[in-house]
Amino acid sequence: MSDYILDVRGLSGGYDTTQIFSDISLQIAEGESIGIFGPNGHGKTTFLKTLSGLIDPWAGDIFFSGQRMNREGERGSRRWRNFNYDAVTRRRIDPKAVARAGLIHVQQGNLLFPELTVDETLSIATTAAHGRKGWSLPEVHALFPRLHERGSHKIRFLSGGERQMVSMAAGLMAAPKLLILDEPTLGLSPKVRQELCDAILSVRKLGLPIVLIDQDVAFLEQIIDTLYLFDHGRFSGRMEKEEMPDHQTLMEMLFGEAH
Ligand SMILES: Nc1ncnc2c1ncn2[C@@H]1O[C@H](COP(=O)(O)OP(=O)(O)OP(=O)(O)O)[C@@H](O)[C@H]1O
Repeated sequence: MSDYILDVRGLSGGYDTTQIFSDISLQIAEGESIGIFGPNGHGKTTFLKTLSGLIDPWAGDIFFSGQRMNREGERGSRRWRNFNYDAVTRRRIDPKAVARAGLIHVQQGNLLFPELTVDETLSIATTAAHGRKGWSLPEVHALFPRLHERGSHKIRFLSGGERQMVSMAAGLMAAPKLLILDEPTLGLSPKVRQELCDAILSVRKLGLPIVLIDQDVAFLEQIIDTLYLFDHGRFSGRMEKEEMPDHQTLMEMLFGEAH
């Protein structure tokens, strides 16, 4: 049995007939946090959604916390045109089972249900913990005091930053063993961004491992142990935090001197 919390072997995936990433292997040790850095549109998000079972993997295996997450074998081919793939082919992975195992993908805040209140959204999140102990409401209120004040507000009246906080709070209440954060501070004002970065740092300091995509090298450095460079659907480099160069040098590693 693997000693890793997450052990990904030869994972490939994409949308319908378009392959986005191929043959990715990744091992994350217990207690380790990693960052993924790379250009927009090269497949980082698609890779993470496949890890958490939101998209069906084409090939490869995902082991989490000692448990195989996917069915063995390659993805089946579509049987009929114009048919929903999921309806006619058994998926290789069940996203609910992945969440129950504690691999929690924090979705972008704009994907929350707009008509639910903050409190309603968070109460649903606790059911995802399936009896395991997630963060309590007072604990997430201590991390994000704004959510206490906004408890009875509908999601659609919240700012982008507040939605992002709800999404992260929901992830914590779902009892994560590993938290996936995909550009959690994208497009936020500097003040709200700082609040979220501080919260993520506090969560990290409590020992929860995180997989973080972010474009801010200084922020990544505070959170992660290991950085992976992602380029054209593959990992093109790996370095320990201590070896991480500055933003400009990383960009040159990805795009060459011209950048
Ligand atoms: N639902 C979808 N159906 C088909 N193609 C998609 C879908 N979602 C994304 N793509 C395509 O997959 C490719 C990879 O996108 P992805 O979002 O994974 O990249 P990324 O590296 O995370 O970039 P970004 O940082 O901009 O989100 C892009 O070309 C994108 O247009």
